[in-house]
Amino acid sequence: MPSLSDHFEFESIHEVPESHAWPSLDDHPSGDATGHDTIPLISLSNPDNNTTKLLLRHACQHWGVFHVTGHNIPPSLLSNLELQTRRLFSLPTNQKLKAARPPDGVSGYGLARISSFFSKLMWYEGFTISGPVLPHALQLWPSDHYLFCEVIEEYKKEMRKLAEKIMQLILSCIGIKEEEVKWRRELTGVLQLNSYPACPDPGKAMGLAAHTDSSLLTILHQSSTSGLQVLRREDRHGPARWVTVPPLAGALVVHVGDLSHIISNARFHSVVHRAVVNRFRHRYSMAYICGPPADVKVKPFVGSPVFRPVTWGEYLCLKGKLFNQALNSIRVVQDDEQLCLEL
Ligand SMILES: C=C1C[C@]23C[C@@]1(O)CC[C@H]2[C@@]12CCC[C@@](C)(C(=O)O1)[C@H]2[C@@H]3C(=O)O
Ligand SMILES: O=C(O)CCC(=O)C(=O)O
Ligand SMILES: [Fe+2]
Repeated sequence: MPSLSDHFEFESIHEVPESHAWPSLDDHPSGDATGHDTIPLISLSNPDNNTTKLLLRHACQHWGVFHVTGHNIPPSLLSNLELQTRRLFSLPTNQKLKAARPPDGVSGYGLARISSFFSKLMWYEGFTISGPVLPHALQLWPSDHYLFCEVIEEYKKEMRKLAEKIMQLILSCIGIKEEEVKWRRELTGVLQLNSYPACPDPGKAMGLAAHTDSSLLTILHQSSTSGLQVLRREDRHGPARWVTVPPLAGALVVHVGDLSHIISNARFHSVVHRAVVNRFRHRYSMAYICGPPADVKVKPFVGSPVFRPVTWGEYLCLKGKLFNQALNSIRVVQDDEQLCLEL
């Protein structure tokens, strides 16, 4: 189980230590992000257009990830967010540790939450902001926190609006009527800032290990260094493979999360993804992890339910205990039975 003493100044290390050396990153081959493996790109400038919905449905069914453009997030807000993220992670470790995430808490600075499921540590530092940002900012910069707070609060506000818009579209693609989802305008979100320092031996180290997000959807902005990879399941174009999601200027990345997998009754798939590291460049990403209000039990809205209802909090607890078996643990109908139901 990793502890706070597992934090170190990555910049001062010239060789990947045993604690961070992963046996293999090649559990699946790497595919080219071209041709059939080009990440879907969806423009939101015309959300009511039928083509937009068809493209979105295809992306959610076959990929679980897509790029969005026409999102109306000002480029200056994205660059300010990136600037503040860099500023945070470039603080000395002992200062960042003043805002460390408590062992049973959600918010603060720390290792990846999924670290406890792996024997090796990741080439990674994270900062989770759930709820107001001010208490964190005061711990980090007792007298110079204003700009950080302003940028984070503005970004969260914009992300919530965008998440609502994308979620409406996703619901309509599943065939769910707006009024069936009473909580659709009350989405909540957690902002996750991720930092992946340059690494002397990127083939040995893992940025963020393969996982799915526990969200309805996650909206991600990545700095200009690539590193995000999604796992494409085996299909007629080849075996399962890691496909890099390239940073596209002006575009944001959207991941379908486990809760959308549940509400779509497994018609849409939460995407398995990971982050790899770069020899020369420090990479950052900023993820808005969006879910329903705390008291809502999320359940399948279409077909004969294959999952039992669950709140986001309950699901996060299961994820914390069972990791990639969490979705299976709330299945009430197994895969082969589901196939019979659909035939
Ligand atoms: C709401 C949450 C989702 C998350 C766990 C958390 O409580 C806050 C951090 C989130 C994050 C971000 C990095 C990847 C991830 C798997 C992790 O370890 O922490 C996700 C969690 C998740 O989506 O399950
Ligand atoms: O850094 C990335 O691109 C991935 C981050 C991520 O998967 C997450 O925050 O859940
Ligand atoms: Fe993720």
